[in-house]
Amino acid sequence: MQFCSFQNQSIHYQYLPGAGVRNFVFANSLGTDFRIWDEVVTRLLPHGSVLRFDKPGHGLSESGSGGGVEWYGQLVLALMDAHGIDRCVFVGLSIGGLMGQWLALRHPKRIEKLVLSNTAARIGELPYWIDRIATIKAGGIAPLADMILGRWLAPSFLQNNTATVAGMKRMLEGCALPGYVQACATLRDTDFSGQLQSISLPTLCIAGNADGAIPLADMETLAAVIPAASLRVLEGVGHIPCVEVPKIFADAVLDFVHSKLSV
Ligand SMILES: O=C(O)CC1=CCC(=O)O1
Repeated sequence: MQFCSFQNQSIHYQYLPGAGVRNFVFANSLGTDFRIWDEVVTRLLPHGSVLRFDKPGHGLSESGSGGGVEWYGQLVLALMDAHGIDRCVFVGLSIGGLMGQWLALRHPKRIEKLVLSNTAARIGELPYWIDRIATIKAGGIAPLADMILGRWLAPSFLQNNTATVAGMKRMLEGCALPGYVQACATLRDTDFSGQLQSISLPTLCIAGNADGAIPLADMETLAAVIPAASLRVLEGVGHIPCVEVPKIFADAVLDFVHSKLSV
């Protein structure tokens, strides 16, 4: 188990040295911990090292006052620095994709290639996050868990993978409220609309057309606005493709990483 202290908060992370020259850094979605990348990581390790982490209040990270897209981005940079990672292939899912956009805009030299999975320049509307925060503060996560799983997972996956779904529900309900609420507040407050045309990095956008949280149109806009972006749409896949179709996800990342696309 690996932990570090970042701004007085205990952060759970994992650094796995890999065989290849690349460094893959993963950033999670709201309510999930870094285990969602397990099967993708197994496939990427022959190609490079892996760094992944739990946001405050998620997984084994402490649930303190840390949060905000810049705070999360600085945490990523600190973890990279601690492991001598100068540049990485950054793979961000949902709110993790917002961290990727922040890094690509503010610290582009630290990113070799960018993978934005199931994310957008702005995720959801302001009233949606205000309401989610108020409901969670009043009653906790459990009463919303089934609704959230319906946003996360495609209907066919929900129906056919009951053991995995039960495990993911426990992962979600295990989040500590302050950290979870901080992440919701980050989603409420972050909007990169109007800025993304200045991202100059090769970028792969991955969408699922059964995503219950991010409309496909938002991913299409993201891929259209970032100059060197391409879009891969996964048919019948929901918000967390690294869990639903890890082999397809890993292959998409590897094809992108090995492609000659550069700017
Ligand atoms: O929890 C959800 O509704 C899904 C989600 C939205 C942003 C994110 O990171 O996850």
